[in-house]
Amino acid sequence: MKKRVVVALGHRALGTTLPEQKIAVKNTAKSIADLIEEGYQVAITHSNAPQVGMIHAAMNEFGKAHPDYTAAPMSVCSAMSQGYIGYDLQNGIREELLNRGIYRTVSTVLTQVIVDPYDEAFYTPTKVLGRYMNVQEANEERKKGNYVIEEPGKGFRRVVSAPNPVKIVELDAVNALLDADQIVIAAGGGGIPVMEQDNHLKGASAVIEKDLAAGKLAEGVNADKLIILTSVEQVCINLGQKNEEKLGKITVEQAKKYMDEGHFGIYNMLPKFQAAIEFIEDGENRSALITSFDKVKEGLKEKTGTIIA
Ligand SMILES: Nc1ncnc2c1ncn2[C@@H]1O[C@H](COP(=O)(O)OP(=O)(O)O)[C@@H](O)[C@H]1O
Ligand SMILES: NC(=O)OP(=O)(O)O
Repeated sequence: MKKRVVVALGHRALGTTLPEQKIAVKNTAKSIADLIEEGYQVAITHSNAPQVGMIHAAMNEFGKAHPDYTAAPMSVCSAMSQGYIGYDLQNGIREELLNRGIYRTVSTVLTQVIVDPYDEAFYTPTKVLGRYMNVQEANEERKKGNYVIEEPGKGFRRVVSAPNPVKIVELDAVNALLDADQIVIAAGGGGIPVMEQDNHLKGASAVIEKDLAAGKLAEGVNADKLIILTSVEQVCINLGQKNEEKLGKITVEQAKKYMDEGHFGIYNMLPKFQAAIEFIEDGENRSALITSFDKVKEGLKEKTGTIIA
């Protein structure tokens, strides 16, 4: 039976603007094609904070020029970001596979993820999105009831809540595609956050942390491995200090100890460890690899990367 992996793509694997995304995706597609050549079934998920911020601005600031303008909620912008990024990834991966003589369908599943309306995260927004604003623009956002933080010396940015992913709505569709040996892009940008109201799913004004959604997806498809492709080849302890040390293969217990000691950035590296540990502990013979997007092959051979097993 083929081994199954979930790959989470970070900012560097996608770039920010459309031209950057086109170039970055070409390289990222090579890593995905390597996994297919190695015989893995692959589900992919990805970041979206820069893109969803851009889409939100386009819809809600510049969109006002259109006579039929109505405000677009964050959940709709998340859905758009899944389509926008999925479209480029689908084609980039398809083309790379065809260049290697492999034909395989690549599909994006618009994926909703249920969140808890009472999640504490709704009281303290932390997810930073989109472009820098000046003080006037920041005040306008605040008047609309939106949260804005100041990054000293840089300007102001919109922040939204990042509730925990509870359940992936379209999981059966993702599993059906993987069972048919197809490549799936799912839960992009952490998934479209929705709240259950009887049979209705109401979009939430939030953006889910994509690493946590990647862990949920890996659990849901019963993956063997969670691969998180980020901007660093290996995670460090004592980052930026004289005794900085790169982490190679570590146990779950070691990973937990380093987390407790506060070695990992709370909005970048920590969720990757949380996702990895939850995924590994929820099953058997599972592992996680955190490395840069161009080091997948070496990481799978345990020649580089940070491996939790
Ligand atoms: N202990 C650590 N070791 C390595 N990088 C860390 C660590 N803690 C925080 N980081 C930061 O995390 C960043 C990667 O996270 P981020 O850019 O948010 O991820 P993503 O690739 O998911 O978009 C690195 O560039 C680094 O600055
Ligand atoms: N949704 C999400 O976590 O996006 P980023 O990785 O771009 O912050």
